[in-house]
Amino acid sequence: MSITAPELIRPAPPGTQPATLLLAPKPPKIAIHNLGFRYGDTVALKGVTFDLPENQVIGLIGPSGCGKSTLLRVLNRLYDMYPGQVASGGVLLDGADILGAEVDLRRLRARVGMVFQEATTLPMSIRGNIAFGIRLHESLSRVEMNRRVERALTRAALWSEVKDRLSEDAAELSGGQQQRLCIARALAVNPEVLLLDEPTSALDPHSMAMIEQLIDTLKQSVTIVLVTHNHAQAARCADQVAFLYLGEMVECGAATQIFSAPREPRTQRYVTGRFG
Ligand SMILES: Nc1ncnc2c1ncn2[C@@H]1O[C@H](COP(=O)(O)OP(=O)(O)OP(=O)(O)O)[C@@H](O)[C@H]1O
Repeated sequence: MSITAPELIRPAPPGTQPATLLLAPKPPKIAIHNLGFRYGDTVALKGVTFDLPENQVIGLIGPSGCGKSTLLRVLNRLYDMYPGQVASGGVLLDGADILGAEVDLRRLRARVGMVFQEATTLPMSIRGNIAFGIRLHESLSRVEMNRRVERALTRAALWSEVKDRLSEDAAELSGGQQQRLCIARALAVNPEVLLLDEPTSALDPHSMAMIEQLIDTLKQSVTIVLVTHNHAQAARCADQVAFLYLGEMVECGAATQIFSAPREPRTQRYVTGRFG
């Protein structure tokens, strides 16, 4: 028998505080309901519905072209910059709609940061790369800026490697360091959600391991959505996994369940490598 909300509430004795919630279910960080997306006439997502719990890593998996990157681009309205790209349905961030016309996109993109497959460092110093993102949102004194830069690089596990070379060109860094710099740039504006689109697919195994470790640490403070083609990575990093196929959400659940006991035959065929 399922427990309904009122059964979780213990009535308060007369003359005391109101009812105590014994086991209030935590609301999701992001709730997606019946999401559709079109690139002009091309339908990329249809009827996608699922919840993204707070402070977890949600892995998005599925064959090429199934809509994983599109779903990420909806979560921070990146598509909004391109005419003819249209989302429908509902996406709630902390219960508030993010698809509405009145949403402050600059603020949304600070709350929902994004890191891409290829490290997108800017042609400027290491420090400048972090400061650039912050200046888009805030005006800080030099001391405050230095503090923020250090904190962002520390959170991205890069500070100890670059603290003596902050004025050097970011292009001098290795590929793995550049990707961590991009993560630091996103973290510098204190996002609540971090979207990672195949962040390690261009990296060597050592750099990949560092970023996976970083993901594990960061989820204590940020909700992470990770697109990956690497099933082993999804199994290692993700708490929840969502399997998309031809723009539809086929199945989502705990990573252990999706990889060991998928309910849907299509998920089973995909995770066992029979298509993809
Ligand atoms: N700019 C675009 N214009 C038109 N169609 C697009 C555009 N970008 C993506 N699509 C189409 O939308 C669908 C979903 O693409 P998307 O990139 O989201 O898939 P994906 O699962 O991330 O793929 P991959 O794993 O190869 O990166 C595909 O059919 C793709 O061809």
